Parts: sequence; C-alpha cells; structure tokens
Amino acid sequence: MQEWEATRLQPAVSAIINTKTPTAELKQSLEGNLVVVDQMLSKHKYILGDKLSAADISIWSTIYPLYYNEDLREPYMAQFKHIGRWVEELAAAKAIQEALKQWNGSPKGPFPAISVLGTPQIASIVSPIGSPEEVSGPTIEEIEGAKENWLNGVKKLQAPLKEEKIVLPVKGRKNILITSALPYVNNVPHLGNIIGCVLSADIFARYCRLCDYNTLYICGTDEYGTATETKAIEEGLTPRQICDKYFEIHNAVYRWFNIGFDYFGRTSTNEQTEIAQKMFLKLKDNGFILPQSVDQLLCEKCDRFLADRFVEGTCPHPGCLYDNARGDQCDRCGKLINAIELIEPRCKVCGHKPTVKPSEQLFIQLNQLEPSIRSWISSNSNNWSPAARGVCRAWLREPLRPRALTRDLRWGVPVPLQNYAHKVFYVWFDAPIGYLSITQNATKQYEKWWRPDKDCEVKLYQFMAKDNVPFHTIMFPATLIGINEGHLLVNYLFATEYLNYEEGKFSKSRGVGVFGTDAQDTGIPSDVWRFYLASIRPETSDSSFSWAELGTRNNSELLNNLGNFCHRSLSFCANNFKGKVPDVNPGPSDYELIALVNREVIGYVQNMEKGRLRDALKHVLSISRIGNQHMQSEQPWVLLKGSDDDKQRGAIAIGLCCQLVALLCALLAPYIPDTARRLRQQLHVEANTLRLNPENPAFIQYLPNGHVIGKPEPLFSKLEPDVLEKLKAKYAGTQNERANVNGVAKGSQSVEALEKAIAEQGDKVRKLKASTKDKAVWQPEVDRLLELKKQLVTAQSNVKTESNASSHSVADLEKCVAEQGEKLRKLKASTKDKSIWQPEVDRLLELKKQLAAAQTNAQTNVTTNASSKSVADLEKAVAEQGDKVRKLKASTKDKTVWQPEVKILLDLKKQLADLQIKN
Ligand SMILES: Nc1ncnc2c1ncn2[C@@H]1O[C@H](COP(=O)(O)OP(=O)(O)OP(=O)(O)O)[C@@H](O)[C@H]1O
Ligand SMILES: N[C@@H](CCS)C(=O)O
Repeated sequence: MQEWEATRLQPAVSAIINTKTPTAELKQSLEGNLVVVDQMLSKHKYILGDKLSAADISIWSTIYPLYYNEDLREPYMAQFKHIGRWVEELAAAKAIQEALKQWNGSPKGPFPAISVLGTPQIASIVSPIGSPEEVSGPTIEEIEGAKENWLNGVKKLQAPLKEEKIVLPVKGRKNILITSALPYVNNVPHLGNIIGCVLSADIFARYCRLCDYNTLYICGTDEYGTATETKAIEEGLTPRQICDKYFEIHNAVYRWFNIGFDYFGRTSTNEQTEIAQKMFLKLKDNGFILPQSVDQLLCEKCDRFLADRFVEGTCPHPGCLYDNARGDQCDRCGKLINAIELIEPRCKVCGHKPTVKPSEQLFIQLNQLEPSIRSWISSNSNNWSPAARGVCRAWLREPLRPRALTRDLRWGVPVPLQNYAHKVFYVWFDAPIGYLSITQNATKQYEKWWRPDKDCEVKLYQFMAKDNVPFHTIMFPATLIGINEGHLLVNYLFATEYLNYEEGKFSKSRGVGVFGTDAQDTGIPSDVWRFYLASIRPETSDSSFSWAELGTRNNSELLNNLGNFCHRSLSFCANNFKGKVPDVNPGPSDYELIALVNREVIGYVQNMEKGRLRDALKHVLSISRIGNQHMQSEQPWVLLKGSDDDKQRGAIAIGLCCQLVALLCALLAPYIPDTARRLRQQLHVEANTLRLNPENPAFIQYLPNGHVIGKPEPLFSKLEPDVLEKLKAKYAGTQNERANVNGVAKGSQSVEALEKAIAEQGDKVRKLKASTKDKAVWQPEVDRLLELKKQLVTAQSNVKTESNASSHSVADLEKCVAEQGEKLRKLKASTKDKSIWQPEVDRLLELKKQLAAAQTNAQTNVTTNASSKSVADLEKAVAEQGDKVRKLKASTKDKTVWQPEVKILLDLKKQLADLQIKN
C-alpha cells in the first residue's frame, strides 16, 4: 500500500493541489484512487484490517491536505464517507497531533503549493527544495529560457574533450584537479572513508566530466608512518608487506565501488622521496626550518621512541578526557595531541608505561609563515565547505606555533641531512606531497598541474573529512607558501563531518563499522551503496549509517520514485510506439513543466559546484517526482485510446517523459554510474550524448527526433526488511568481535571455496577473451576475478589470524566468551528470530570448548612447571591462582568458566603441601 501511495495516490494529490485548473482526466485519476481507499475502509476500521499500520499513516498524510482544505474538501472528498470517518479518527490521535505540531503548517490550511506532508516521509532527503511556500509557477523569463534551451540547448553544448586516460591542463578550458585524502593502509576502508573522501571526490569528478571540464582525479594509499608500522606489528608482517597487501585491498574495494580515479597510486615510491626531500631542502634554504630538542616518550621495553599512534592514553583536553585517545589526535574531541601530554600513556605495542626522554627534531616555523597563511585563508576560504571553514577557524583562534617535521621512526622518507639520517619525515609533512608524487607517477609532468603556467589556469578541489582539515588548510599550504615556487594552493576544500556507526565514529584502526569488503559481501549492488551514502553524506553535521534506512531509501527513492518512472516511461514508448520516441512539440503547459524542471537542473548545478553533493541529489529526485506526477496527471494510457487530439497529446506526454529519463540518466551518472550505463543502453545513447552546459543548465532535448530506444528493463530491486535485519546482526560490533564469532572452520572453508571459484572464473575469462576483443564483454568478468582474488587474500589472512587465535591464552578466550555472551544477550533481547541468534549460540559453545581445552593445557603447563618450582614459587602461584578464581567467580556465575581454574588451584595447593612435607 505504501508503494501504491508513493507512486499513484501521492502524485495525483500533488497534481491536484498544484494545478489551478485540473483537467477532467486528473480529477478522474484522483477519484479512482480515492475510491480504492474508501472501499477498503468500508470493509475495515483501518486500511489493512482492524489494526493501524504504516499504510494508514502514509495514506492519511497524503490525503490530509485535501481533506482539511476548505476549497478542496467539498469537490474531492465529500462523497467518501468512510475516508471522512477514518481521517477524523486519526486526526484526533495524540501522536498525530504531536506530529502536526512539529510540522509548522496549520491543520486547517491554507495549504502550500506542494505539501510537505504530501511527499514521502523521509524528511532529510525527499522534501522538495526550498520551503513549500517558495514554490511558485514559472515566470515568463523562465518559460522563454525553457523554450530557447529546448530548441537550441544541444547545439550549445561544448565540443566534447578528446578521450584520454591521463590528461594535462589545456589552455582555454576549465582545468580541474581533484584529490581525495590518501587513506592509510592500516585496514580495509570503511563506509566513512568512502563517503568522506573517495566517493565524494568521484561523484564530483564525474560531474566535472559531464560538464566537459578538463579533469584529473588522483588518489592513492598513504603508506608511511606509524599507522603502517603498528599494523605491521599487529599482523606479524613487514611495513612493506603491509603496504603491498592493503594497497591491493584498497584498490579492489574502490574498483568495486566504481570509483573512477584517473590514477590510484601510493606514497612509498622514489618519486615521493625525491619530491619530499627537494621541498624540505627548499623550505630549509628559505629559513623556515629550525632544530629544537623535544621531550618524547621512550618505551624502554620496546627500545624505541613512541611517536603518534604507538602510544595511547587519556585525552589531555579538559572537557574531553577520552580514555582511549591516540598520541596524535583524539577520536572523540578531534583535537590534535602532543603525545607527552597524554594522561596515563601506554605503549601500544607492549602496554608498558613509557618514560620521557629528549630528542632533537626539525621544526617548520609556522609562526613566521603565519601572516601569509592568514591572509591566504581569509581571501580563499569562502569557497570551502562549512566543516572546512569551521575547523580552520577554530585552529586560528590561537597563534600558530612551530611544528616538528621529523620523527624517530624507521618507516618513512629519510631526512636528507647528515645529522638526521636516522630520522624520517613526519607523515603529515609527507602525505600531502603524495598528491604531487602520485600525479608525477600518473603524468610524468606533475608540475604542469601543480605549478601551472600563468595562461593555463587550474583549480584544485580537495575532499576529506574534518579531521584532515588542519593539515590541508594550514600545514600543507604553509609548506607551499614557505617554498614560494608558485605551487597550487587549494581553491575548494570540500570537507565533511563524520559518518557514525552504532553511536561512534567509523574507525580503521579500531575496526569499527561496515567495511568496503563487507558491503561487497552483502550482495547489495554498489550503486545502491553509492546512492545511500551520497544521500546521507555528512555535509552539515555528523550523520549515521542505518541498515533500515538503507532499505527505505532503496525501496522508496530508487525503486518507487526513480526506477518506477524510468521503467514506466520507456515501457510505454516500447509498447505503444515500437520504441520510437514521439517528437515533442511542446505546448504552453509543457513549457511550464520544462521550466519547472529547469529550476531543478539549475539547483543541481549550483549545489554541485559548491560541493553540496547530497543537496544536488535531492534535485534529481525532485525531477523524477515531477515526471511521475506528469505521467499521472496526463494519463497517457487513457489519451492513447481517445480522439486524434488525445492521441497526439498522449504521444507528447510519453515523448516528454522519455526525454526526462534521458535527463535523469545524465544527472544520475555521477552518483550511480552502473545504473546510468544500463539506462543509457535502454535509451540507446552514448555517454557523450548526455552532457551538461554548466553555464546555462537546462532540460534540453537529448533524444533527437525519430530516436529509437533499446529494451526497457527494471533498474532496481527491493531490499527486504528481514534481510537487512540479518545484515545488521551480522555486522554488529567490531571487526575483532566478528572474527571471533566466525571461527576457524568457516575461514578455511571459504579459502577452499574461493580457490575453486578463482580457478573457474580464470577459465571463464580466458575463454571470453579468446572469443571476443570487446572489452565491455569481458571486463566485468575480469573485475569479478580480481574481486575473488582479493577475497581470497582476506580469507587467507583471516585464517592466519584465527589460527593464531586457536593458540590464544586462557585470558583471551575468557574475554571472548564474556564478549560473546554479552553479544548473545543483546541479540536475544532485540529479536525473537532464532535464525539470527542461533549461529551466535553455536559460536559461544565453540568458544567455551576452546576455553576448556586451553585451560587443560594451561593446567598441564602450570603443574609441569610447578614440579621444578620452590616452595616460595608455589606459594606465589597459589596466591595468584586464588586471586584469579575469586575474580572469575565474581564476574560470572557460569561454573564451566571458573571450574577448571578451581581445579588448577587445588592441584597447586596439593603440590605445595607435598613439597612442604618433602622438605
Ligand atoms: N567516519 C568518517 N566519516 C567520514 N570520513 C571519514 C570517517 N573516518 C575517516 N574519514 C576520512 O577518511 C579518510 C581516511 O581516513 P583514515 O585512513 O584516517 O581512516 P580512519 O578510520 O579515520 O582511521 P583511524 O581510525 O585509524 O584513524 C580521511 O579523509 C578521513 O578524514
Ligand atoms: N592518511 C591521512 C590522509 C592523508 S592526505 C588520513 O587518512 O587521515
């Protein structure tokens, strides 16, 4: 019923409300829909029976503006007595009255042109642009503009650029250089990383190509620094092996998400060393580098200075005091931290408390560069996103102080000075230089982009989340200003806030969130993920990921709104006109519609240009909604059976809807490129037919007269709530908790299965390549092969981690049992569906078995070692074991957990007594 409401009833009601003189067909359409509702209510108290359901709320909200508007109730509603009874009853309900209060309109009207209550109920995305009162009919100028663009818009598009893989700036064109923050290789990227940087930049880059801007989008992995070193220690690999492994994983995840980098590189290259060292020496020659002795944390147990992420402790910022802050930055308050200021610091590797020791480092003199930085920021930051401006402004509240550029680490670009040869550059000096070195790897002429000729203007757009802002607005620009060689400084910095998961920030190092590989494993197409992430992009405040909302957006926006409109329009054309799109010779009311659509296209371009990708998407959805309403109000299925005039009118309606589908296909391509590609096939057009003129954005006649479309196919499918519930349970908690839950057997099984699948897929690819040279045919299969290989790497490393887990200590397993018990309790409390929690019960039993085995081992070890021990040793062991038993008994009533420890204690006591007697 909700689908019916969104696609039939709602467009009909909206059309009636928005039209001063509704046609007879429109009135008939509305009446037909209301008859359906009235008949249902004649049989039951509510729409679906005797119980109130979501269908009642949706339909009631849609009918509300008709019923309570004096002018509309009489002509349209008076005859429907059952609807009247039901509307009044619901209106009296307390919850509904509360909801009406939140909506600022009066329950008695007057009603705005488009009712907020008349649109689907996901406020943050689907409401029409601007406040309802602002929506008014098109002006004469808008209609004139619509005519001009409809007739001549295609001719006015720029000549398409020559298709080249890697471009250099071109004189006389708009040259756009786009970067997204370079992700660390400390884990698989998560959905926060994806929307915060690579996907946002990709949507924007695709938009730029749509506008024929000469665009280069580069990114790559950020491979140096402690993030890599800590991961290497964690996985028992060298930093180089970690970089190689995670570079491949990132690359494959982004490919799956269809991120169209022009080049995806890495920072651990010779080009990086060369450029970073050269820039550093220039900065030093210009007098901006000075040595300074700093107190650093030294872990005596590990025999190393603990930089950044090697140390954790309590955040020193009063008002925060987060007890799990890292040595570089606090995840809770976002402030940068000097590691020695951490309260209760601990070495991340061994947990030991470090001591403070001096070490000489080289500092960039930000204080000297401060006036230039401030003046550059004040004249450029207007073009930055609110998050970028906010973070930067907060930083500039205090004077800038010198900042260390070097570190006592091994994994990084060596400092090119004799006395500092054992030190490397701080990763945040090094990382942004990665943009230059990656461009060098891509083009072999990075300076053409980064130090452009005067007559060849380049604009730099950078995408990241708020934590990266200080480095891109202050530290990196300071380096470039200090070097003073005409490097490009960021023009548009489109930073986001955070995407959160289960009430916290997604985190790679902590393994929190849904990761790229998880998204892939769900079987939900990458376009659905892209669409959902774009629609909740944290543009103005943090936003949260929700499985249920993913389903709602898919079902209501992609399926019911967009998919429904495109499929209906093209199917009408295929079935009634043998696929030949009827010529559109627009009449006055058609030009009104075209002018209203133009407003949305203008809104789309304006938002895109300002990096407001979520808002731009709303305009696309509005166009599709206008299309649905037009279809509903014109009713071509009736017109095509009528007089010659009616037939002509019906044909124009279908022609216009097909042209709208082409427009939607163009505007959607940056967000859902796979779907746009399929839709282009159905429309039977090439990608470069569907371009935009950003100077004069408008709905133009994309499909030439006489154009014949291909075969219409549905574009989206429904996501069922129970599937989403299962996914929610599957991806609850951290990666480690999930790995514990999944056990060894599963991992090894999937390695075998994956090896088999890879062999089969390899065979398929070989055969396909032998049979055709058409890359479009075999590329998807190659991608699938690469994806399987990547899954194999992950599965193999899981098996490794899990087999390490099998030799886990009793303490680790006890922790796992406790966590698993807790998880199970929560799951059982949240759902009665046994199929969701039974696997967790099995896993708990399995863990308990492993614990029992480990305890037996431990007992053997303890007792064997004990035989060679002194009375004093045994007394100590008895005391410790007694202590352990007490704590365990206090923490759980589960005898199976503490009984083995009691046995060990009794055994130790016996040995002690024996030895005492013997002595
Ligand atoms: N929750 C998030 N929402 C949006 N963007 C994010 C989020 N987390 C990280 N990013 C962005 O993703 C990019 C890569 O970040 P990074 O590799 O530091 O991931 P991370 O999860 O923050 O890692 P860690 O937890 O180890 O600090 C950066 O631009 C960062 O700002
Ligand atoms: N590796 C950094 C970004 C460098 S541009 C980060 O992920 O936060």
